[in-house]
Amino acid sequence: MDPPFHEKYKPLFNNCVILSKHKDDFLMNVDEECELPLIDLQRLTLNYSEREQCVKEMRQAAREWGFFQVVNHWVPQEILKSIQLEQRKAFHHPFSKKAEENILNLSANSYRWGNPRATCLRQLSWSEAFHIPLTDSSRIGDAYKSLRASIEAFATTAAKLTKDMAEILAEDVGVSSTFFQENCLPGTSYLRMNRYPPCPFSSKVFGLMPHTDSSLLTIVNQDQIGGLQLWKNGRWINVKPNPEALVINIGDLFQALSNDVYKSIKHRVLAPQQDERFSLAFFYCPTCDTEIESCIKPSMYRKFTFGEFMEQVRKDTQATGSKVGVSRFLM
Ligand SMILES: O=C(O)CCC(=O)C(=O)O
Ligand SMILES: [Fe+2]
Repeated sequence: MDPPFHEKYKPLFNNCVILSKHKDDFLMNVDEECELPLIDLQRLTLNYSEREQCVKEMRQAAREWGFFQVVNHWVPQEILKSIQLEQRKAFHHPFSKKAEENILNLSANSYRWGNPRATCLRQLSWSEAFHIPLTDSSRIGDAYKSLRASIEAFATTAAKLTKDMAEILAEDVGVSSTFFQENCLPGTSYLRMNRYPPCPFSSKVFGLMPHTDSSLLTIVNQDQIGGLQLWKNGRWINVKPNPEALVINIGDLFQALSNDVYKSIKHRVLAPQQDERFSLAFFYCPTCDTEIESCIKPSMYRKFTFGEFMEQVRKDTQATGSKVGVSRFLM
């Protein structure tokens, strides 16, 4: 069922002797493990002072970390459990079926693995994914109706959670309270189901190469295997899995919208040695013609639309193997 990574990317592995002289190639093992700021969202439903404390912690985490975890969130555990189970089933089909038969009946290119544009080993991701624009979830056929139902249930609750959090964060940086309601429609977000197969070369290759997310906000549901790392204060830090919590991170669009008050932090996933790892990411995104412009002046970024941003990401990835990101739009 695993994609033929080694076979397809053999030339990159052969060049690796030279590449591994690069010091970052030895940085896979990081001793430091951290607990991300943990925010109990239940307090949003309690009295004024509890709510204010919760809001304060969320804004502080978004400023200082760009990453946090939430518990007592709006996504029921049963929905998370069922999507995890269905995701596992979908990935456990033979590779040829996933790659050639479009089993979920999604748009072309929804099933992805490795990085077809990688020019060196550091740009390879030893993982496979189903990338699902939410406009497409209804196309999933009846053979996968429980997957379709869990995706739809998850997407509905995840969209509500991201909208509520985005509004709380936005208020502090002058973004209109109706921005998300007007620009983030039920079908404009994306879901990505990720699987990281066991990797015999885990000291040489990433599970998911370092990147920032192109979203406004991202929700990640990771399993217990671990491997997610974020870049903080000049080093990589392991994010300890917490089974009760969802990981939330600021995406590129919110960084620009907040004029860098909130940071879209670089993160990556180490390839597991023995176990397979699964994660699910929900990318909260606006329509393509949504204009991203900070209310904080002077603005560091020129005004751009989400569509323009994605087109730039596509061009950069095609040309260099990796994304440049929001710095492309600096004034
Ligand atoms: O697998 C993870 O924990 C993170 C996934 C991720 O960063 C992504 O899909 O953008
Ligand atoms: Fe990510």
